Amino acid sequence: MQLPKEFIEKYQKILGNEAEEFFQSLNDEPVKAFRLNPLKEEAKRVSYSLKDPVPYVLTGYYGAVSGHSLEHQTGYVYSQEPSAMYVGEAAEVLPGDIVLDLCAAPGGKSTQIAAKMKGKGLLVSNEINRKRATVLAENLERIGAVNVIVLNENPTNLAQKFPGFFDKILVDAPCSGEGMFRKDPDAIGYWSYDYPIECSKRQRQILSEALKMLKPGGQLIYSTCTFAPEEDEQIVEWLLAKYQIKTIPLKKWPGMDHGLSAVAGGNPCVVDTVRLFPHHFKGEGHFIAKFQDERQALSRTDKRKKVRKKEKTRLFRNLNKDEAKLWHTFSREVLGRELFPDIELRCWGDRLFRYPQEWPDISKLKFIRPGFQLGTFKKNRFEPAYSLALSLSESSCKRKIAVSLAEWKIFVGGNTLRSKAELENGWYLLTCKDKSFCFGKFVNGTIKNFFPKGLRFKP
Ligand SMILES: C[S@@+](CC[C@H](N)C(=O)[O-])C[C@H]1O[C@@H](n2cnc3c(N)ncnc32)[C@H](O)[C@@H]1O
Repeated sequence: MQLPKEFIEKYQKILGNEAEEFFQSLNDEPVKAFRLNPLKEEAKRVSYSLKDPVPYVLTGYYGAVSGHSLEHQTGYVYSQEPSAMYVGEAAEVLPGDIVLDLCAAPGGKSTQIAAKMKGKGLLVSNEINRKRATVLAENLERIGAVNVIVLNENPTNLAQKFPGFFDKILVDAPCSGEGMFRKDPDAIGYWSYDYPIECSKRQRQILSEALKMLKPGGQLIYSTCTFAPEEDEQIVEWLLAKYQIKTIPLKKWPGMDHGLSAVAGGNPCVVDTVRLFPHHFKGEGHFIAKFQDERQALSRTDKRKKVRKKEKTRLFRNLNKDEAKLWHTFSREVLGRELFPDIELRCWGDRLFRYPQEWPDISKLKFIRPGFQLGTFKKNRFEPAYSLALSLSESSCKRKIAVSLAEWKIFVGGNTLRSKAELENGWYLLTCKDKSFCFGKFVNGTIKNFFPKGLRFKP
C-alpha cells in the first residue's frame, strides 16, 4: 500500500518504534466478520460457520457473509468488521431506552443497537445523506426492528426538535477514514495532511448539536474510524473542557489500546477511551469514547411535567372503522393474534404504522421511515408490508407457506411461484428454512409476488 509521505512522518512521530509494524499491518487483508440478529427466531440457525466467535460481542463471528444469501435477505446476519462491533457493544443500550444514532448509515451500529433494544423504547436512526438514509432504512427493515424511526436530517434541525430528549446518543462521526485504508484503499486518495483538521471541525459542530439533544444524566458515545488524534483524543479533550460531562472507562479486551494522553495535552481521562490499532487488534482502525452527562438527571416530577407538555403527532391520523376492521381481520386470519395494542396504530395517508403515542412528532422533519409499517389500505383490502413479514417469526404466524431454497431464489428475483397445496386464497407468510422472507398472495395455486421491486435480486 502506497501511504502518503506526510502520513508516514506523522505516525512515525506518534508511534515511534511501533510505526513500522503499524504501516506493515495496513498491507494485511482486512478482517471480515458478521453479527447474528437476536431479534430473529433461532438466531443461530444459519449456514455460516459459528466456530470463530468475536470474544467481546456475544453475537459476533469472524468470517464473510454474502449479501445475496437467504440469511442476509431475512436479516439473520449483518456483515460488520469486528472493530466497528465494539461501538454498539460499548453503547450498552437497554430495552426501553430513547436512543439517537445521529450519523447512522449504512446502519452497522443502528442494527446492533436496535437488536439490543428488543423492540422496546425508541431508536431514532438519522442519516444526512438521502441515498445513504434509504440504505439505512432497508437494513433496519431487514432485521425486523419495530421501534425505529429513520430520519434524513441535519443535526441542527434535529437539535431544534429534540432538546434534552435522548437517554443515549451515538455519534459515529464522518472522519478522515484512516482506519479504513486497507478495506477501502480509495480513502487514501482523499487524505491530505489537513484533512483530519477539517474533519475535526465538522465533528465539533455535529457534537455541539448532539449534546443539545442529550437528557441531563444521559450518555454520549463518540467514535471514528481514524487514527488521527485531532479527531480522536483531541475531540475528547475539547468535549471535556466545554461540557459538563466526564468520560466513562471502556473495558479493554486483549489487543485493545487506550487513547493516547500524549496527543491530548497529557489529559489523563483519555485512557478511558479505546483505540483499535490493526497491528495489535484483529480488526480495522477505530476510536471509541463514552461520556456521562453530569447535569442532574430529571426527577420523576420533572419527567411527568415533560410528558404532559408533549405535542400531538400531526403526521398521523387514527384508523377509520373500515380500516380497523380490515386490520383486525388480517391479524386474526393470517397472523393468528393481535400484534400491538390498537392505541399504537396510526395511519399516514393509506399506510398503517405502529407509532406509539409517546413517540415524538416528526411531521416537520425529513424522514424515510416514520415508524414501523404494517401495511397499506387499498380499496377495501389490506396489503401487508415487507417490513411486517421480516418482523414475524415463522412459528408465531398462523398462515404460512414454506418454500425451498430454489423457490426462494425465484421469488426474490421477482417471479411468482406455483403451489400444489390445497389452501384458501389470501395472504401467507412465506418462509424458507424456517426464516420469514416476505408475504405472498395465494390465488388458485399461484403465489403472487409482492417482494419490493427495488430490492429484487438474483442470488
Ligand atoms: C462513519 S459513517 C457512519 C457509519 C454508521 N454509523 C454505521 O455503523 O454503519 C458517518 C456518516 O455521517 C454522515 N455525515 C456526513 N456529514 C454529516 C454531518 N454534517 N452531520 C451528520 N452526519 C454526517 C455520512 O453521510 C456518513 O453516513
